[in-house]
Amino acid sequence: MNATAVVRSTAAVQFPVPRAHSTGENYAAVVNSSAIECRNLSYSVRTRQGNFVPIINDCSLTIPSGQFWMLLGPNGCGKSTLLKILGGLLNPGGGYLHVNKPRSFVFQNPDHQVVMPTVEADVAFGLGKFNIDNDEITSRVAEALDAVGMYEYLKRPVQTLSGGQKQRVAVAGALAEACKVLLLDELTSFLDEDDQVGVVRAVKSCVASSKGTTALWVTHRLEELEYADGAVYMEDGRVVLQGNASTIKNFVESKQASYIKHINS
Ligand SMILES: Nc1ncnc2c1ncn2[C@@H]1O[C@H](COP(=O)(O)OP(=O)(O)OP(=O)(O)O)[C@@H](O)[C@H]1O
Repeated sequence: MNATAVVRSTAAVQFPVPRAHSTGENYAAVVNSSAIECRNLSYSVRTRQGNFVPIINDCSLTIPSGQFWMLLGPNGCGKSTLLKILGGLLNPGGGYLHVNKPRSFVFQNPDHQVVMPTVEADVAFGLGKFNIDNDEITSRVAEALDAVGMYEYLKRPVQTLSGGQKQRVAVAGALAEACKVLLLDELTSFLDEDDQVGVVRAVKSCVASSKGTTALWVTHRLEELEYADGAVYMEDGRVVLQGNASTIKNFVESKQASYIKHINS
């Protein structure tokens, strides 16, 4: 079973716009040009003792359509949880949420999502639910594999692929379904440097050559920011800064520098 396929094209989740953020025409213009928009989002988990622990708290962000953005923040700040909410895998407790559809979620571990016998079969797998003929399936699979630079691997057994190649096949599966929003959770964690660069470049090039596909990429690697159109930095379940990639890079580096200064003092 292809785990990517399980969550491809998830249903819409919409909540009322909170009054404090309904600022008339300006707000409407931002929402209309955004692929992802959330305002004052919250999400809590319930402990065994019955207490609610907030994981996402008053979280707001805007990701413009047709761009490649990255989501960063310290371990445990809520990046994966937020991504799952954006993907429709978790329901927020409150706030406003809009994500263009169809949307697809690509997971961290490539071995959990590329499991059909061949590359071609894996990318075609998620197309079974659409009412399209074989020619259309063949053409979508070829186009998606071409977009991630994997067309020459069409007939390859998936167990012969590297981790990065599997990740690119997983991304191709999402693209074949004509997804509008790609949500990518730390794809490069298990990859060596060459594979890591290959995957981030493939996603960047898919977004750049598409007609309006948007990608949000969770990462810890500051060096990946050079490929991003913009970035979001989270702490304690909320977005604390959103802007261009160099602004976020400088912000994180200055935080790291003051932390190092603090522990050396
Ligand atoms: N189902 C759950 N029950 C209890 N706590 C949870 C649950 N899901 C997430 N958490 C907690 O919420 C916080 C945020 O988790 P999340 O995985 O979203 O963080 P993250 O920023 O993606 O972390 P990392 O960078 O380490 O992957 C963590 O403290 C985590 O332990």
